[in-house]
Amino acid sequence: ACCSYRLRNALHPLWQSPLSIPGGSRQSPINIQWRDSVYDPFLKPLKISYDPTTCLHIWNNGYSFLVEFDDSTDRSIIVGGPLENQYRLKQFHFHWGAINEWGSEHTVDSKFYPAELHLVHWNAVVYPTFEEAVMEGNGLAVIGVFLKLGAHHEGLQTLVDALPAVKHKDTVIEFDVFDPSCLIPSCPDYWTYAGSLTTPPLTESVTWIIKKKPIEVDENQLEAFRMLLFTSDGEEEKRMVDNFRPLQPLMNRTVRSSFQ
Ligand SMILES: NS(=O)(=O)c1cc(F)cc(F)c1
Ligand SMILES: [Zn+2]
Repeated sequence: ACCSYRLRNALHPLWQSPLSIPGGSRQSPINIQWRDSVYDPFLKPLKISYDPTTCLHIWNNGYSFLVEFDDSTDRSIIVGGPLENQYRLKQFHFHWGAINEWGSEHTVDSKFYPAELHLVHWNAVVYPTFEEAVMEGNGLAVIGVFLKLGAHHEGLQTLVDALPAVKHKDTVIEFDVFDPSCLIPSCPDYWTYAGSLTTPPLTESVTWIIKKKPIEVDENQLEAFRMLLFTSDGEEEKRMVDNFRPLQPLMNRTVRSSFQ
């Protein structure tokens, strides 16, 4: 199975294979096999405290759209869970498919969701900058939330309404009050494992915290993601879809669960 991953990575147009990541032994995303995850009673509840006024703007970076936050102070942080320090919110973004059959980066028992939210935090207690934290094993903490097709999501809609303004690569729109905790399920259950960024530089610096419960969004909201473009204004239009990395080998890792 491992070599087929390498082949798949090598063939996939967007990503280097683990062969080119020195000692690539903790790459992301992975399939989470529910029955192989190990309940860890010492895992704490994850504590999330976001200040909605730290929200800055939405940016189409040509791969996804990022909602970026002012991370110059500890106003929006997470602490607890598997984390030894508190981590500062820097941005959140999504990965999605061209159709509802796939789109998430992680899978659960080999099931894909139509989309996946990543809330990216960095260890400002230990490292002076995000760029340095990206290079360190305990530098980042990313909360992953699965999106499933269902009811309209009120909180997401304020974000969806702004997307036409960032249709093209390298466009930005001011977005100055948003509380991303409305996108996180109230159920406290999560899986956690040691992994990597899923886009270049693919550094092995991420403590992943994957929420067990998905949030529900409706078809129109998913379609709004698919109207974004990878391409800049004036270039031949390429729809921004299927911006997820192929699954990576688990290698010598255990996925822990916060629940039995
Ligand atoms: N997709 S991801 O959450 O692993 C991620 C986060 C980040 F801050 C930078 C990246 F390039 C990729
Ligand atoms: Zn991501």
